[in-house]
Amino acid sequence: MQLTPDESSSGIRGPVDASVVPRFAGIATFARLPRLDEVDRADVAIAGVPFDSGVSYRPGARFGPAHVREASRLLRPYNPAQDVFPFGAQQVADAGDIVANPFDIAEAVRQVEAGARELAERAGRLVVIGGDHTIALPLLRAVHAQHGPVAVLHFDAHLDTWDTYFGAPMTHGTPFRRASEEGLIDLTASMHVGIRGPLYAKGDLEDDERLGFSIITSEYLEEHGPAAAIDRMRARIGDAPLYISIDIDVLDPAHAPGTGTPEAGGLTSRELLRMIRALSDRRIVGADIVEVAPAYDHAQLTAVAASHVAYELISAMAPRGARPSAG
Ligand SMILES: N=C(N)NCCCC(=O)O
Ligand SMILES: [Zn+2]
Ligand SMILES: [Zn+2]
Repeated sequence: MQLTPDESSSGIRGPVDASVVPRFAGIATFARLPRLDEVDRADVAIAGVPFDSGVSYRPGARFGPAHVREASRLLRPYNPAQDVFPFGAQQVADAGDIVANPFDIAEAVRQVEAGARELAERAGRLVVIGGDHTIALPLLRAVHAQHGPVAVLHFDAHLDTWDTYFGAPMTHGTPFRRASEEGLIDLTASMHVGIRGPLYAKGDLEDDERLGFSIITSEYLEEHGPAAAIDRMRARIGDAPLYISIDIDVLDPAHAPGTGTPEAGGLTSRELLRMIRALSDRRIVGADIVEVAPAYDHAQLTAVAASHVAYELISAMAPRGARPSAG
């Protein structure tokens, strides 16, 4: 057990101490945190969803959760960029994987929603590691059941507001259209960030706007820089309850090659981490990081990026000053 300054007084159980048990030893939970069944209750639970039956191109994101956990062994207790102990200011635990039927998408979607709802009873907030982007729909259904319509801040190269693929309504290219149709999202506060690359038709963008999204493109980021993008993001979200969905393909393939539908001209991991940090004063109710496909990864590049994105998200969720020694 890692004793950070917080834990000595709060009883929060943190990661395994890397100065006692080497990082490369033991079973990989996220950041070597305790399992959810080892703590009474968690403020934040990390759960994997090893499901990729909704992909339109290269498969393999079903192996994402294990790959990200493996790459998260090097994360340390203190985050200087946010001046917070993410695992000390709040109880964070690894809830393991939500089981989803790989042969039946509708059944898998029901299972993911049920699993997320069940975890919501034992954890304040959920950070999910996918899996393909299909799972954002059941996760938003579960979040909506608790919070009503939420602002969705969606980092992705792709809109994922398309209608159907081969007649299938629930795929990794369609979760946000379904979510909008079902009234799960706040149509005045939702946004895509990092959109780029070829579309099917010009009308894709009109549909997307009608479905309630505004867009910060990758080109906008290049031209105006992250500070301007952050201002727009924060203005759009306001104080709405915020769900953050991060498709790792928002990063340039140079930063995240291990994904199924890569697009050139993307964000750097530095830009993405900075934008997440800018949300630490918002009411983040849940998050997912999806589309990590280890078969196309090299040297854990994509998984390291994803594990740091999760770390930054968990840091952004940590209460500031709520506990006397919270860093
Ligand atoms: N990677 C995600 N989530 N979506 C990509 C959909 C790309 C397509 O086949 O049109
Ligand atoms: Zn994508
Ligand atoms: Zn996506």
